[in-house]
Amino acid sequence: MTWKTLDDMDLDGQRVLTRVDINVPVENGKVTDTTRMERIAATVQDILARGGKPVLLAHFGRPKGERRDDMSLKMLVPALQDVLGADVVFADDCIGPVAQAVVDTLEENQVALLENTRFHAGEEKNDEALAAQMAELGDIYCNDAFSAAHRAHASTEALARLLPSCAGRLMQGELQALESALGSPERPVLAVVGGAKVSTKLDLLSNLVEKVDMLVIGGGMANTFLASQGINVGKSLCEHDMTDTAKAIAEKAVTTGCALLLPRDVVVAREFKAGAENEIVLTENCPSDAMILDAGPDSVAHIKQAIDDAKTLIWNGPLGAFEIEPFDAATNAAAKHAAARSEHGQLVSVAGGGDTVAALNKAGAAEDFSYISTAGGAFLEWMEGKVLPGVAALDQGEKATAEG
Ligand SMILES: Nc1ncnc2c1ncn2[C@@H]1O[C@H](COP(=O)(O)OP(=O)(O)O)[C@@H](O)[C@H]1O
Ligand SMILES: O=C(OP(=O)(O)O)[C@H](O)COP(=O)(O)O
Repeated sequence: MTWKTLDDMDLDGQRVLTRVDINVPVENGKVTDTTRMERIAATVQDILARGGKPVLLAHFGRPKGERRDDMSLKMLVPALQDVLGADVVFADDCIGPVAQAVVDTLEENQVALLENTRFHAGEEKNDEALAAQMAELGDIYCNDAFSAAHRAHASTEALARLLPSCAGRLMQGELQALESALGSPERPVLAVVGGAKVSTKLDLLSNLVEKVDMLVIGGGMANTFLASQGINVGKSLCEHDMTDTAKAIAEKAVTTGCALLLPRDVVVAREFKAGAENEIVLTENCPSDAMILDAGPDSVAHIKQAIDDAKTLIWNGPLGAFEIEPFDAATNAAAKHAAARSEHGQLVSVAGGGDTVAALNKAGAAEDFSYISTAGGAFLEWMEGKVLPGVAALDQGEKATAEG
């Protein structure tokens, strides 16, 4: 760990400007999933316990510089108070006199929540002047928004360069988990990559074949790999214009010594709906009028074997159309198997991505995974080998090393 953390900071009496990601699902003005709020609680409680004043900065949605009532952070206050167990005082702006007044009058065990940073156009432009106005509200900057760290915005990047800065507890945990999965992992490392398309995960696949020992490709994207081998995938989701790319990735895997595992058998159906009539066929026998919607039992056995052989697992993307039963079977079986091995200390398992986490929760497997990231886009970019601007801008710790 090379970034300063809260442990490196004297928080007593300090205003700690804390960037969090509470971009949570909301329906009819009510928060329906508080996971991201729960995951920032350790940071807020640590700041309070050490005599600091937490001043939270956050975005919600994509208002593109416009003030919008349906994207005001005010609606998050009741849920945030419940989760944090502290009084949350809301400021109607994230800069200027309104914010200043709230911060100046903050009492012991109170948390300030400033209005959506994206109501200012300068936020997404990483505007230094906007960041300077934010900086007036704090003595220390703490970034606990790993899931927004792939954005170079005023509150995630420029601001970090204006104040003494450190990573919050969630940011620290996310970076440690990713480091143990891909930075210096226990080998063999297995990556499971599924989801809809090859085109959205090209950089990911390309980086993973260089870094991991085994790569399971599942979901819709496996169809593109099968098609690249000349296999007829019928009416399946398949990017026929990406078959050369899939072939190139498979060839790269051979040169890097990464074992590529594609489905051997698949579950096919003629309709994409719950309980649709379906059958299990060998991949090369997909009927021309059918769609591949899940991996078959032989493929699952193969994936379980790979999980048994691995010491570390990185997972992004479901293995089938998991939202619709029975096409969640392969994802459920593999997830439960990985969870059991993790629970028994035989595997370090790290997963991220919105649909992935939903699938692992649905399988009842998420709790036993070693680490579930709160991030989608940022998790992918980190796994693609990209530098996250929100992380890079933080102050380096004393023990910083050249390898970062
Ligand atoms: N064989 C398949 N055919 C069609 N869609 C699929 C198939 N396998 C997986 N999917 C779809 O892929 C989507 C998830 O992919 P993705 O968004 O890449 O995952 P994540 O959000 O975890 O990164 C799900 O909606 C799932 O239904
Ligand atoms: O929810 C988020 O992204 P994610 O769903 O990719 O994890 C973050 O809050 C970033 O939001 P953005 O993609 O509007 O910059």
